Formats: sequence, C-alpha cells, structure tokens
Amino acid sequence: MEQQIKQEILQLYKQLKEEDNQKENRLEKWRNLEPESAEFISIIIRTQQSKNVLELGTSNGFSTLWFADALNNSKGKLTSIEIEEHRTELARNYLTNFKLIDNVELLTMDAKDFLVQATPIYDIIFLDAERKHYVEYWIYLKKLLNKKGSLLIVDNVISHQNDVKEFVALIGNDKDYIVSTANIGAGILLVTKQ
Ligand SMILES: C[S@@+](CC[C@H](N)C(=O)[O-])C[C@H]1O[C@@H](n2cnc3c(N)ncnc32)[C@H](O)[C@@H]1O
Repeated sequence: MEQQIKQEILQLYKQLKEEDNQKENRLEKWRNLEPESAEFISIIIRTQQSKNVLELGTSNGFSTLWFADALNNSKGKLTSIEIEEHRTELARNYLTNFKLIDNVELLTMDAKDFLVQATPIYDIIFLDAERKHYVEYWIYLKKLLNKKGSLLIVDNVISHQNDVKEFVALIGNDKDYIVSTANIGAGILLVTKQ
C-alpha cells in the first residue's frame, strides 16, 4: 500500500475508533478490524495472489479498503456482505473516495443467505460478522473451503474467546482441517483443508 494512502487510512481508523468510543451500544459501533490484522491479511492476499476474496461483515468498509488495495496487486476481486444498508453505502463512499471501488462488489444481505448459495471459488474468506451465528455457518464455509488452497480467516478469536469457543472446537474436531491462531490484533484464526 502506498505510504500516503496508508497514512490516510490509519487516520480514518483513529477517527472511527473515537466514534466507537462515544457509543454505548455494541451493535451501533463500527467495530473495525485492527490495522495490524488488516495489514497481515493484505500480505496473505499479495503472497497468495488471491483472485477471489469473500468478506462477511463489511461494516463501513475499513477492512475492505485494505483488501481492495491488496487485490489490485493480485488482480483479484472482493465480494463483501453486510446486513445493514447504510453501512454498505458508507463503505461504498470510502472505497470510492480512496479509488478502490473497481474490484469490489458490495452486497447488502444476510451472510447466511449468501453462504447457502455460494460456490467454492474463494481463495480467502474473511469472517467478521455476528459471532453467535458462526456455528451454523460452518457447514457452508466447509463447502467453500473445498477449493484447494482456500483459507478461512476469523477475527476476534482471542478478544472474544468465549463467543467463538463452540465454533473453534467444531473446526478443531474436524480432522479434515488444520487450524492455527495468530496473536495479531484481536486474534485471528486461520483454517485450511488438510
Ligand atoms: C465487526 S463488524 C465488521 C467490521 C469490518 N470487517 C471492518 O473491519 O471494518 C461486523 C459487521 O457485520 C454486520 N453483520 C451482523 N450480522 C450480519 C449478518 N447476519 N450478515 C451480514 N452482516 C452482518 C454488522 O452489521 C457489522 O457491520
């Protein structure tokens, strides 16, 4: 990422974090990915030369900006799913302002509805939505991880360990998958097929 853009995006993160600090209700917060996690995933996109990335939980598009920039390098595209229309539109505005909208498809819909009909074309799936639904997503995520080399990345597995306990155990007990936790940002789970 160009230094100038990186500085602007980090400044934006600071502003969005300050907005979150003013809000009481968790669901009203933007809950953006920590920059170090976003940068880590953008390095994976560049090294994997990912062609198709799926993000579940766009919010205002902070993580989307990082992924879109990395996908410019790999000539890939991103599909990002968000349930709240106004968040999708905010993300569209940020991506447009940073000139990163061209390789991004933003959809306002329930992540599960998307997963039910999705086909296994994704090199990376980034899961960052409502944690209580993750267990029911696993059957569909598994289907998408059938593409050789596909990687599932899940945020908040250290910061919200209890919320994802059942989900992480479900994957851990499935002998077809390898799992690793990276202590970056809020804790990132990496999952791929054996
Ligand atoms: C943690 S935030 C995502 C943060 C974003 N990835 C970022 O780093 O900027 C979670 C988002 O998931 C959205 N969400 C919650 N339930 C969802 C669902 N069932 N389907 C799609 N999006 C959902 C929320 O509205 C919220 O914007």
